[in-house]
Amino acid sequence: MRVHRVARAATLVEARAGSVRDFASRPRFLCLNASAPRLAGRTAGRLEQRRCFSLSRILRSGAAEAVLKQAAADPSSLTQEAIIDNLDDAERGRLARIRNIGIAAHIDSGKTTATERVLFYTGRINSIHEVRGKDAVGAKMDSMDLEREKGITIQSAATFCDWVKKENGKEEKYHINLIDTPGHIDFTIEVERALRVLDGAVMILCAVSGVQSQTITVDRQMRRYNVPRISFVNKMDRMGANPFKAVEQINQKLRIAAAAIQVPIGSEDSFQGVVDLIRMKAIYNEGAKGEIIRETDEIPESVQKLAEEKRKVMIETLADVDDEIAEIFLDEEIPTPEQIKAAIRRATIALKFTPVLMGSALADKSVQPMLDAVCDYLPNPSEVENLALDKRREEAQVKLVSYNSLPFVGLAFKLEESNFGQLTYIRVYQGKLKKGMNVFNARSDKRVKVPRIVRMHSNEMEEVQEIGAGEICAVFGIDCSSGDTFTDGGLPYSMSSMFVPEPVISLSIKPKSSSDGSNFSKAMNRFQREDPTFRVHVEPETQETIISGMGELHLDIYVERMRREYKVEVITGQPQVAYRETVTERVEFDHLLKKQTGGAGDYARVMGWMEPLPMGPNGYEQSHFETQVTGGTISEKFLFACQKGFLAACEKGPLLGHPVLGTKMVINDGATHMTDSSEMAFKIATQQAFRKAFKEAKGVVLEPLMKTTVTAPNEFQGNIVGLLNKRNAIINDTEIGIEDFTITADCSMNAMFGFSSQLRAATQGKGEFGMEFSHYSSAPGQLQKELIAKYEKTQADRHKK
Ligand SMILES: Nc1nc2c(ncn2[C@@H]2O[C@H](COP(=O)(O)OP(=O)(O)OP(=O)(O)O)[C@@H](O)[C@H]2O)c(=O)[nH]1
Repeated sequence: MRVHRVARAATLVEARAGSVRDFASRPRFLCLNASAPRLAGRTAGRLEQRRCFSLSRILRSGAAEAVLKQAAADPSSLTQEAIIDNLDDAERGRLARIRNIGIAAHIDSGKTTATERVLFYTGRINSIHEVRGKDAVGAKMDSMDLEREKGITIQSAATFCDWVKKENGKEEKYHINLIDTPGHIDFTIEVERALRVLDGAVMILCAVSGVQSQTITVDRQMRRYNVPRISFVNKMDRMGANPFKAVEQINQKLRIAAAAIQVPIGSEDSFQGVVDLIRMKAIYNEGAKGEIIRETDEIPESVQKLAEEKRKVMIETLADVDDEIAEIFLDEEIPTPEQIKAAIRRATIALKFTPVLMGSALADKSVQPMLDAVCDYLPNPSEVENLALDKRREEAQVKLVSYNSLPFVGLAFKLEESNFGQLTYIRVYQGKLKKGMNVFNARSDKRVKVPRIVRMHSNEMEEVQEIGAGEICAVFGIDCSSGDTFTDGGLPYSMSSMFVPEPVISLSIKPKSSSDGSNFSKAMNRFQREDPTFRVHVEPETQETIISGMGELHLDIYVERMRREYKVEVITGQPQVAYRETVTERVEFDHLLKKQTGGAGDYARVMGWMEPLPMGPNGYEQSHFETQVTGGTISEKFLFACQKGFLAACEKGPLLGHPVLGTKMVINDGATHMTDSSEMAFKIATQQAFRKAFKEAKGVVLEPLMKTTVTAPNEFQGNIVGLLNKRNAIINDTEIGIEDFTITADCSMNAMFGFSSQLRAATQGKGEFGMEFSHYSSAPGQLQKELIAKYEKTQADRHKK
């Protein structure tokens, strides 16, 4: 009977694959039925009724794995919704209790301090150590010496814990994979890659400062990857703490509906706990480290009115984003706690709302309710849409389903060098990853064996035999790049990688002593592999090593790590802006390279045109080479050499020697000599044609423009506007709050050197700013002239020597 069912299931899947392709455009309706074409004319409602009927029987019959494997061969035959609807109870239960979350926020908001509490309350660590604490141990997640010394997070750190949520006398255990990310913009790639693979996030805000410049950046990143978030207003013990200001700012500045789901009991020094507005219960922390939670129905009189008022606001805000609550609200009824919780969950996962909780990590208050909220309101892996591209189907998008029985698909999102070799962090999107298993790298098509799998706990690791779908782990002994997709070899899937911003600043670097050369190269190789925003190249003429990155702090940290971890002292040059070059007009070219004076000569003629490429979604695209030669005037081999010449020319633009972006070169004709033509001749001819055409096509210097956000108390607004005007910044927006204001502007990177010290001076140290690469734009004419003149002079001096 069972064999029969499996066979039937397989036929059904095949039938659908063959004849129901037109149904693929309606992925919500699953139709595992050979008579599907007949059904095409029926109404959606009737299809919905039939939906999954055969599948659910098959899945429950124990033939699920066979069906799912078949389905995996043809993903259009099963939809994510259908598989999830039909998961067996054990699998559904497992997924429902997994949370992959990140903690992201502005610098110094308390991410690491809060994570330390989370680890302590979940039993992962036995004692709490503070960031820059007196015991000199440092927080668990800041494992690097440099992090502990500076009190900042530089690398994101992954850990996991189990949280037992208690509600109405019932206990439920959740498995949480957690990534603590750095706050500083220079390490933004760490946030970027964490958010790429996480299902939800906790956005921490400071109760005094509210939404800060980096909160805005983190918000943008969360939107980029559609990451739902809960918000936690930390530092409620600080003087001037005002969680409602933070709530208002989330609504106004981040433009996402937000409402407090708690109100504080007491404030500043006398902050004691919170009132849960959903269940109307007061929550206090007791015990030496706040480990005991005491809940009571007795809400202190002093906060009773506030709690009622804010509960109303919470319901009203929810009514704006959730239809069910809207209906209850319009009927002038009061939703039950269960209805409110369900609505918060729906709206949060739909990215329409963020519930705001509050507490003080340092004072050990109200962190546990935040953990409950992670379980209650952030999605489990099966509630998040994760897509891959199917190479068989012209890169059509397919949904991945966190089901253990499906073939394995995972994404390597972070690489780290460890004492035991390269450690690759992998998010398993579907299927299981097992020790000893062979996996395929979708980019390189190479097969590798997985020798060791570990779960990371900051810098410690715990060996495991296998990792289930929807989880995060790290593996040893896999050679790959950040962003590579791995599969079990059966599925030609690849996942889109994360957004890697262009470096904006560079400096020359060399070891002080030549005997350190080998360690210097080792360090450079490692840093480059680990961090896609850190780039290294050698200037061919000067043989200088140039490093580029996201900001001065970013490069400083690598210089410091070189000294500490590789014992290499280095000499660095002045930081330089990472300029780019491009053309602005279309020009045609006809270039002949001819040297035929005795002996073997050189001959190559290339003809075609050069033109600006249209702008892409992120601005200037990478330059592009095309051949449209007909009639074989230039052979394939020589055209390949032309392409090489083009790429070499793009690496080193004619104006400043910086890379060329947004330029297309087309070769459509030319000529070859029987004996004197060579690959080298065509390569050089293309380079020469490129340089000539580039000037005629009105080549320009591009400079990086930075999205800059400055926040300071209102009294300094005039000073800041003055400072920004002096730097020719384009002010896009000014928001004036009760106490402070935020200006968003586009500034050139060049004009922003030294801005931090001037800002400090102009605001008595109270102003702060964040800067993020926005796009490249033509540099002002005068600056271009100066830069080109300087470059030409150094080139001329070099030739004289
Ligand atoms: N008063 C008060 N101080 C806090 C609280 N939480 C954290 N801090 C302090 O704020 C400072 C920054 O805390 P961290 O936990 O390092 O902040 P972070 O957000 O991880 O910092 P980065 O990763 O460097 O961006 C430390 O000195 C903490 O002791 C809190 O609830 N109340």
